[in-house]
Amino acid sequence: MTADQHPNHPSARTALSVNVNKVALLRNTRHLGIPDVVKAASLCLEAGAQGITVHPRPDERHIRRDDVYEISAMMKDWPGREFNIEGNPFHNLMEFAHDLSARGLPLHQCTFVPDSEDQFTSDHGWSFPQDAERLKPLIEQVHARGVRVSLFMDPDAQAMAAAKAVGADRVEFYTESYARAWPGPGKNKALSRFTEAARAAVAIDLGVNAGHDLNRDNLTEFLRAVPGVQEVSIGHALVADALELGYEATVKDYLRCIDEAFTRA
Ligand SMILES: CC(=O)[C@@H](O)[C@H](O)COP(=O)(O)O
Ligand SMILES: NCC(=O)COP(=O)(O)O
Repeated sequence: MTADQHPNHPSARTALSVNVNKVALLRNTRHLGIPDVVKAASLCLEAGAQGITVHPRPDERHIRRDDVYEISAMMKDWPGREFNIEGNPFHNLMEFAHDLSARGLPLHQCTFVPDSEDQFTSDHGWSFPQDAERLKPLIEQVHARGVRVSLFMDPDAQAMAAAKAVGADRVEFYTESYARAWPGPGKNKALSRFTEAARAAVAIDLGVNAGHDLNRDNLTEFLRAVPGVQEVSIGHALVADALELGYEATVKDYLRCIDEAFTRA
């Protein structure tokens, strides 16, 4: 199958999953419970976001344990929308996957990210073949709970077959290199790595997500160039925009950026 024949390209729109980490970060600076993370998530869904993402880091610097359960419980009111948890499956992610499933709470996707416990922010993807054998059984355990697995990956076309071979349903491209290059002279070179990696993934029926430092300026161009992106998860810039514009206007504007990518200029 070529990229252009993939059912997710070009007619299907990329889904927007809003990462609410940074709402929790602000909330955690006082003991007042504001801003309310669950309310933020539901306002984003009300505005049309197709999903919510959280990355509960082991130090709970932003998303805390209770947030994960409360957001998941809220997702029950939003059938058809997706809850995505990111994290390192060798730290705390598997516990959430098992526990939510045992409680019958919604969880649609686990994104495995190879961060260290005290990592400032995510800055690299999994490595193959080094990580292959240890990831396989964990992917199987998440699948046994009916949950999709996406692997956070650098845009390396050569690594797509290995991600598929360990059982991943999707990869999430770490987009910081593109965001950093945009709109400078290195942008096209940065983009071409994502385009090639996406083509390689789509050709073997491996789904493609993307995220990290995407924003209203760089999103449309990314989606125009990179085929078959099923979901973008966006947090830092989106929450910063929401401080100025409010959740509704912000989410609608990100959805407009996505729509524009599918409307040929
Ligand atoms: C995997 C990824 O790119 C995001 O989860 C990013 O790491 C956000 O995490 P922080 O909000 O902790 O920076
Ligand atoms: N997976 C990426 C994500 O959830 C959000 O990343 P960012 O927009 O906060 O950089």
